[in-house]
Amino acid sequence: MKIALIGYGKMGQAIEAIAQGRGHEIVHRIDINSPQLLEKENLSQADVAIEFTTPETAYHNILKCFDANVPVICGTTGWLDKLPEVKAQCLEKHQAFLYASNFSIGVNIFFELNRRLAELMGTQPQYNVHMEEIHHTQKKDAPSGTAITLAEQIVDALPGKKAWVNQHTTNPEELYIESRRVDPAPGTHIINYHSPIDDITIIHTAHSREGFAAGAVTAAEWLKGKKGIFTMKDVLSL
Ligand SMILES: NC(=O)C1=CN([C@@H]2O[C@H](COP(=O)(O)OP(=O)(O)OC[C@H]3O[C@@H](n4cnc5c(N)ncnc54)[C@H](O)[C@@H]3O)[C@@H](O)[C@H]2O)C=CC1
Ligand SMILES: O=C(O)C1=N[C@H](C(=O)O)C[C@H](O)C1
Repeated sequence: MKIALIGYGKMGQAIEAIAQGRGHEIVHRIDINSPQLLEKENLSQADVAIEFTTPETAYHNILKCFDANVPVICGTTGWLDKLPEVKAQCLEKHQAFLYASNFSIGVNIFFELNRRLAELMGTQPQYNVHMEEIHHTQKKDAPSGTAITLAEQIVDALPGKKAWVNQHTTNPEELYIESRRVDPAPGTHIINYHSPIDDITIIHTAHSREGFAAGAVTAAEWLKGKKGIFTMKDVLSL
């Protein structure tokens, strides 16, 4: 498979190593210094584009892929206010798009655990829920995209929670996501339910970026030749 990498930072380089190890060819490595490679005649040489850039650039890059008729995998976080518009454009232009706040198999299993635990807690208001996410200091967005996905699952399931917030709160209707930046943390997410009697805590700790990169390559292999809007639940049949 021919892959265009949009973004050649920590994730772009980790994806390159996994993709080449699986026999794929990287036809373009597109970075902030090579915007000309985002043009249609270059992008269209790829079977799939994999986009890991910045919250400010992801939207524009995805639309460039649609214009070039190239299926696009996007892992960039912090731009989701524009997600409804991207989905509408994808359908209108008959393109293929797959976004995940986290591509690792472990986190996608963790999402299922989190959803089920929150459902069970829906009838146990004596537990107070708190979330913590820990990432490296170069991370641009807070809270992490993964933490937002986890928080949305909890807010959907707990009748007492109406919204998540990223600063300490005394409002019981708000779920506090605490963001910590500590090097070299690739990504840790902790969800704790506390009651006067006991605590239940679930934790996912990434030991490196390998899981994110491998999941993105698996998603690209899966998306090749398809049309529509997909998630990792489709890829992993969860
Ligand atoms: N969904 C997931 O599983 C994961 C998502 N991420 C997200 O991926 C994004 C990138 O993360 P890292 O690689 O760690 O960041 P990074 O800072 O190491 O790399 C970002 C790269 O994007 C490039 N870039 C900036 N503007 C660009 C543009 N207009 N076109 C092309 N390239 C451009 C930069 O030059 C840089 O090389 C972040 O939003 C991060 O939160 C990170 C890990 C896993
Ligand atoms: O920026 C990162 O590094 C990561 N970003 C993603 C997020 O915001 O959830 C996924 C992973 O946690 C690493």
